[in-house]
Amino acid sequence: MSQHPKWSSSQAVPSKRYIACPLCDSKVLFITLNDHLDKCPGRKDSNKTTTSSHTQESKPKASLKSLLSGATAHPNNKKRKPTPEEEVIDLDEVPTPVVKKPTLDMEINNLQKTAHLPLSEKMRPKTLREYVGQQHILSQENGTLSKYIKLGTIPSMILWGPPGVGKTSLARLLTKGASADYGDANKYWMVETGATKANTQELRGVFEKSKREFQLTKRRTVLFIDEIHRFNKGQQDLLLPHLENGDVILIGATTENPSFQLNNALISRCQVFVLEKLSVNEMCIVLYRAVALLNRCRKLIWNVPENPLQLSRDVLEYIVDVAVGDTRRALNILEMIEVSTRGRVDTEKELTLNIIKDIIKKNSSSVLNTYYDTKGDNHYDTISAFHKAVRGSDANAALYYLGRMIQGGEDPLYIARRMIRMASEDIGIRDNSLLPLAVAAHDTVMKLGLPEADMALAQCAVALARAPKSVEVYRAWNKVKAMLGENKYSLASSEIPMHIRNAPTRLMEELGYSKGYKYNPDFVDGKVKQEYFPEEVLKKCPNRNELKFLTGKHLGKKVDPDLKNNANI
Ligand SMILES: Nc1ncnc2c1ncn2[C@@H]1O[C@H](COP(=O)(O)OP(=O)(O)OP(=O)(O)O)[C@@H](O)[C@H]1O
Ligand SMILES: [Zn+2]
Repeated sequence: MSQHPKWSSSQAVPSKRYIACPLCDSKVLFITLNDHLDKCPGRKDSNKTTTSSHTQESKPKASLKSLLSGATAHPNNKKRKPTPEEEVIDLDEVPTPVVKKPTLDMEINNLQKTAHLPLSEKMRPKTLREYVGQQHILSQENGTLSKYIKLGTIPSMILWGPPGVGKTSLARLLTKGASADYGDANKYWMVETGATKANTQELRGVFEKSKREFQLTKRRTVLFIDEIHRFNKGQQDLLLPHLENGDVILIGATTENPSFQLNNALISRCQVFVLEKLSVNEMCIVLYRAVALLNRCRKLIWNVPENPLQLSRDVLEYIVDVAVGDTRRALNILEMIEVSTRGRVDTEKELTLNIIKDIIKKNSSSVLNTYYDTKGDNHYDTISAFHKAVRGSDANAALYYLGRMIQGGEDPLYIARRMIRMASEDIGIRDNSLLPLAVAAHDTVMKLGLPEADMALAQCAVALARAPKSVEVYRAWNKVKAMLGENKYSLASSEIPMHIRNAPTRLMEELGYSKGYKYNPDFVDGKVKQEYFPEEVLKKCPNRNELKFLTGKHLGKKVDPDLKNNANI
């Protein structure tokens, strides 16, 4: 996880640009335009076109967007009231600040200032243009997020994606982008924290501060919470009222499926955006840029100008491979390669794939570990695949997934607990010995731990996979629960029949408890005619079969057409 300073506001770069005030035409520093407008001499005789929004409570100052579009984009429209469409800013027509080309001194200075940071920090995208990938939410045509940015607003949201896809970076860019790039400078400011750090007191502090901030500067607070899935219920509840009344805008980052980890009330107040792993190509783009930066450093501050880093596409793809989709990890590997080759004097300039493989092998055994995130989705996906392999009686696949989980550092007790569940859910009464076997495997893990207990897990997994399957009880049980849940035929509320109630006291006996009960063991083969369901249920239930939860069938009746096609294989 990225390291964030405890409470740091993301620094929106103030634009040093001057623009002409749309009311009085005097030159005003872009970022002070709002303040100027409050005092602007042109305000009294201003036409309604540009200052109509002054009167709105929610926008006490002229909307910079409508001002800009009125003043610069539609010079001919000055006399008439702009249509609502015109008030929405057109990105292409916003004058972008003229960025002066940095001088060499400035560049050296900048490189030195950030020299202590890890490469991944140095490479953190500073504008949305530098942000790679996630076109499904960021594309100009139909990306939902880019639409918000164009409107200059940020909804409360959850960013869900694997580590290192750029959740933190995106949150910062959104805050910056929605305020600085396209209109009102400093419309938002961001407070960053992590779920493990933010206790109740600190959160309260943020809410207080955000209120004050809004009163004083009209800036809205974006509260970024990393690893929001670690928030407990109390913390989550604390957020709700403040999201509702707009005190703060929440951007939560999570590597885990929010629907499992966050409560519904919170999710329903947020938009959930899924960030996808960067493609190989996208990762290579990030790496190319990083190589370029490293070479500038070699040339300008590390004094190895004659030795630029040269990596072929093959090498970059290899790095991407090893980093399995985590951009930060890829950049760390690249940094390690850079460090270990900086002083290299060699006739061969280009680092071949074999050299790179060697460097990675020597420098870090950990980067070569299988990619398995015991906290993230991977964990759910793999255990689910494992369960399905067992259910499908594919013992080999079951072993494979088991191995992958254990090698990836999954908690063996978690696996054992899941196998106990499988024993009753999937094998059920078809082989009652598997439930105790699974419990025994769990016990073994408790007693021996890993690695010694791994065989017990493997043995149990194979036994479960090979066992005959039955879901008769599983289905029946679900049906009972569902019918009780609906109180169908008064199943949940009906009176328990008197004859099968217990009568521990004389009074109860006199009241009729247990009256007429036939004690089965007194009868031949224990057989008697006796009703066990409540009377009310029997009256309401039109068909006695409805109460036959158990079908007597272990499995379903469907035939997989693919089976026939594959019969000869
Ligand atoms: N889409 C991207 N475009 C460019 N660089 C990226 C992108 N995603 C990640 N990076 C690089 O990876 C680094 C880590 O990204 P970031 O911290 O935003 O990821 P994250 O999803 O928040 O990860 P984590 O959950 O591990 O904190 C960034 O500093 C940046 O250098
Ligand atoms: Zn003015």
